[in-house]
Amino acid sequence: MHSSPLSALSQIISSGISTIESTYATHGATFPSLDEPFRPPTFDDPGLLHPTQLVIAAAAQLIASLSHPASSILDGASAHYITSSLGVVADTNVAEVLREAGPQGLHIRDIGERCGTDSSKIGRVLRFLATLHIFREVSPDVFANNRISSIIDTGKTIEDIKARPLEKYDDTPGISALIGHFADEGIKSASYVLDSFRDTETLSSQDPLAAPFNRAFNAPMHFFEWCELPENELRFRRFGATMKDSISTVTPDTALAGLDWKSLKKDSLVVDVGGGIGSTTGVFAKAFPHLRFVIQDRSAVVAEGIQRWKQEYPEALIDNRVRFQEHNFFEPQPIKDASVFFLRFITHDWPTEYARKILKHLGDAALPTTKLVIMDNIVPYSVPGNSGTGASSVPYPLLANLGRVNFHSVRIDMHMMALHNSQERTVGQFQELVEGTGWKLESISTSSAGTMSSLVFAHISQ
Ligand SMILES: C[S@@+](CC[C@H](N)C(=O)[O-])C[C@H]1O[C@@H](n2cnc3c(N)ncnc32)[C@H](O)[C@@H]1O
Repeated sequence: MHSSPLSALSQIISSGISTIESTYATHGATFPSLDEPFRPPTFDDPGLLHPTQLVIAAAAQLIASLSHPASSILDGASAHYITSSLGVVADTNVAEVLREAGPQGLHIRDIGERCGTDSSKIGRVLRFLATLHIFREVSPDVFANNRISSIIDTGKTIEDIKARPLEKYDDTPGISALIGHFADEGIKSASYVLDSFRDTETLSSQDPLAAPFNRAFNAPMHFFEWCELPENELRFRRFGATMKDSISTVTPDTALAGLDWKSLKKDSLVVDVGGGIGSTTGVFAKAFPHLRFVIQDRSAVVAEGIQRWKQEYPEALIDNRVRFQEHNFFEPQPIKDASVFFLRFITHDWPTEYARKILKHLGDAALPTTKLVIMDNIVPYSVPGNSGTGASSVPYPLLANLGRVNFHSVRIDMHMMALHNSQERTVGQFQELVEGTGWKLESISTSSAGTMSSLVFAHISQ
């Protein structure tokens, strides 16, 4: 017999908090304050992850339970103001200015002056965000960075950003680039999702050029092609940088656990298909020096990738252990001796019919021993007791997908709909996707921290 949902949620929260605080105490640390800028933790204790996730899921469910439904629904319906406000502070470099100001913060008059914007309006934007715990209002009209807002900071000086605005996101962790992308291409495309639903021509379309993005920007081309137009140089560079943010998902318990990379023979060839500027290959090449890599992408991305690698990891290019190759993945795959075809965030960019074409070309070029590794978000069901991912069960009355904790996969699913008319997939949808392409699902490993997964497929010999 369960206690009431409210009591059950409150028990999950209090027992989780007590575990979290005692774990910190064991490491001689205290839990970081929301008022302080973010600093990487001084210790790594895997025992913290599960209680933290349960507390977050329970706290979000408690807020949903206790709030008046009108208040909850208006929070959702007006969420575009959060996106646009974050876009403004990222674009005007407020987090960088506040880092330089330190914990005492800065008056909106000075923020306006340093950021080259209107003091009164930026003050209202900052108060709106501070009310959501993003930034801290230290005294009336004086704002400082807190744990959340400090993440927007690129780490660059204002002078540096102003001198080279197109390079603002180069060599940054990528989160500020992602904010810029959501607050520009993301929100503009999202505002046309309703139109795409209403139009019978686009409602059930599988056409990648029939996305809300195409309406929003009046662009008769795919997002990736559009990014390469000369007037979109900042967007092109910014999108490349967003891929770096997600690199933290390439950890031993995701990509690396999916396949026994170490046991691949010396000089085995890994092809990073649609590998972008090589963010993932960068991690693999360092972890597995016995392997060779080819990063395939569109020509403009390949040129950008070579530039970056020349600066960051030139020895790998000089040895020819890593090389870039211009290749359109809708054409037959030129590499016929790959040990692994690796695709991160590729299948989610394309409607099923198109994603199948990509996989079929890889199937046609594979050896009997070649593996296909797809790294992507797997969408978990929100049904209590059944996430559909095989993840372990969660306590009553939490949602099987832990609600807020795994929000990212469904958020990116919406983003894929808006940008590319494509989608994230459930496990069942991945199985359907590979049918007839020459691959069969062998294993799935999902990161303990979320729904980012590596799906390993074996080649079906004809
Ligand atoms: C979401 S990004 C992922 C990049 C990389 N896999 C990563 O995880 O960092 C998708 C990539 O697909 C590339 N792409 C799009 N269309 C392509 C095509 N027809 N052939 C090859 N690459 C393509 C884009 O240029 C972009 O780099």
